Amino acid sequence: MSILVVGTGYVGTTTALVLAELGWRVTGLDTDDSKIKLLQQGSLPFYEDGLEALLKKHLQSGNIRFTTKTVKAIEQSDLIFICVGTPSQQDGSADLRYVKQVAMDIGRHMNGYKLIVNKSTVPVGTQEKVTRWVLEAQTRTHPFDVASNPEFLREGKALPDAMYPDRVVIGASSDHAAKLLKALYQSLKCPVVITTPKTAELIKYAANAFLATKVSYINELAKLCDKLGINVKEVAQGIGLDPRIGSSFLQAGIGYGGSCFPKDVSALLQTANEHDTELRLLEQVISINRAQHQHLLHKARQRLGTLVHKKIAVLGLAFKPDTDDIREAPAVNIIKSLLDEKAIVSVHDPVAKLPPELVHVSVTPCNTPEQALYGADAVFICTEWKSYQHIDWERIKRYMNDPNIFDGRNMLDARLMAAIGFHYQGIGYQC
Ligand SMILES: NC(=O)C1=CN([C@@H]2O[C@H](COP(=O)(O)OP(=O)(O)OC[C@H]3O[C@@H](n4cnc5c(N)ncnc54)[C@H](O)[C@@H]3O)[C@@H](O)[C@H]2O)C=CC1
Ligand SMILES: O=C(O)[C@H]1O[C@H](OP(=O)(O)OP(=O)(O)OC[C@H]2O[C@@H](n3ccc(=O)[nH]c3=O)[C@H](O)[C@@H]2O)[C@H](O)[C@@H](O)[C@@H]1O
Repeated sequence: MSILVVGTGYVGTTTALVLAELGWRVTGLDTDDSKIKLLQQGSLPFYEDGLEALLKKHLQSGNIRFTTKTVKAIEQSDLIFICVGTPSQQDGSADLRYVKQVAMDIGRHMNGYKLIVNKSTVPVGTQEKVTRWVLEAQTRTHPFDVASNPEFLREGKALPDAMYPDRVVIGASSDHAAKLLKALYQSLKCPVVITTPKTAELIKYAANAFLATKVSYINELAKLCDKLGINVKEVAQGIGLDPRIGSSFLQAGIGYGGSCFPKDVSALLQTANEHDTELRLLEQVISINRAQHQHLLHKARQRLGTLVHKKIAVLGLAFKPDTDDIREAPAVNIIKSLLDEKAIVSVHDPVAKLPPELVHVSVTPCNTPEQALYGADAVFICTEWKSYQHIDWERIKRYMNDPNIFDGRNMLDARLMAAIGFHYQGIGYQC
C-alpha cells in the first residue's frame, strides 16, 4: 500500500513519519516549497522534540520522501491522508477551503481506487462534503472511499502521542475502508473505535472541548482560591486523585491557547448554532478563557499601582512548553495589554519568536531570561518552560529593580520564592 500524506505541518509530518516507522512507504506532499525543501534535507520546519531524528532515519531507509508534485503524488498512491489546516473563519466556523482544494485535486487526478482519509479536524458532515467534492472534480469515474480518522496528538509530545496513542478512531462508511485502516494501524497496541464518519468527526471536537472545559473549570476555581487564600494546586490534586475526575488538565493558569482548543471549541459551537442547539457550557468555557490572562495583569496592577513605564519581563511566549507555536498564545495577549498600558516589555522564550505585529514595537526580545530580567519591576511567567525552574532566582533578584513574580503557570515554588525575598503570586496559588 503506497501512502500519501497531504499537508506536512505538525500533524502531517508526524503522521507520515510514524507510518514510515511502522514500515509503510510514505510520501509527504505540500504546496509550500520551502517546507518541502527543508524536509528533503532532513530538517523540520517547526520545533518538535524527537521528530528530526526519525526524519533523518527514514530519509535514509527510503520509507519516506517529500514532494510538491501533486499530480504524480496522487497517481502513485493508494491511500491518501488529508492533513491540511482548518483555521477559524470570522464567525468561528472551520474554514474548509484547504480540505476542499485537496479533495478536488484528488478527484481530478485519481487514476484508480483511492482510500481518502481525513485527519484534519473538520465539522460533522465534512466526510460527505469531501465525497461530493471528489465526485464533482472527477473527469473519469473511479471508485473511492472517504473515511474520518481524527488525530489526538499534542504539540510538544507529537511523537510519543502518535506512536503510542490512547485510541485510534476510524469513521468509515464501508467495511473495506475500515478494514484497510485497521490493517494500517495493526501494530499500534491501543483500542480501535470503529464508527460512522459523523461520529468520528464529533468525537474529535468533543474531546478537545472537554479538555478545554476542564481548564476553564480549574481557572474559575483558582479565582475563588485567590479570594479564600487556598492553594488551587492542592485542590486539583485532591480532586484529581478520584479516577472519575482524573488529574490531567487541572493546572490553573492564564488560559488555554494554541492552534486547536480556541478554534475547535468555537467551531463546535458554530455547528451547534447551525442545528439550533445551544451549548451554553461551552459558551462560558470560551468567555472564561478569553478573560483569564487579565487575572494576572490585575494582580500586577494591584501590586505595582500602575503599569505605566514599569519594566516588565515576560518569560515564555509559546502557548505551552516544548513547542515554538505561538498561535493564540496567552503571552501574546498579555504583551499587547502591557503595551497598551505603556509598560516597557522585554521577552524571552527558549525557541518561540515574537509574532510580526510585535516586532519593531517597543518589545525587547532577549536571548536569556537573565537579560530580560535585568532592571525589571516584575516578571510575568507565561509559559512553564522547565529551564525557568533552574534560573538562579536568588542571584537574579539582586539585578531586578523590584522583585515581583507573577507566575501565570504556577510553576515556581511559592514558599521558596518568598523565602528568597520575592513578592510572589500565582493563579490561585501564593505563599
Ligand atoms: N497541531 C496539532 O497539534 C494538531 C492539529 N490537528 C488538526 O490537524 C490539521 C492540520 O493541523 P497542523 O498540522 O497544525 O497544520 P499546519 O498549518 O501546521 O500544516 C498544514 C499544512 O498543509 C499545507 N497545505 C495547505 N493546502 C495544501 C494543499 N492543497 N496541498 C498540499 N498541502 C497543503 C500547508 O502548506 C501546511 O504546511 C488541522 O485541522 C488541525 O486542527 C489535530 C490534532 C493535533
Ligand atoms: O487538536 C489538537 O490540536 C490537539 O489539542 C490539544 O493539544 P495541544 O493544543 O497541542 O496542547 P495541550 O497540551 O492540550 O494544551 C492546550 C492549552 O491548554 C493549556 N493547559 C493545558 C492543561 C492544563 O492543565 N492547563 C492549561 O492551561 C496549555 O497551556 C495550552 O495553552 C489536545 O491536548 C490534543 O489531544 C489535540 O490533538
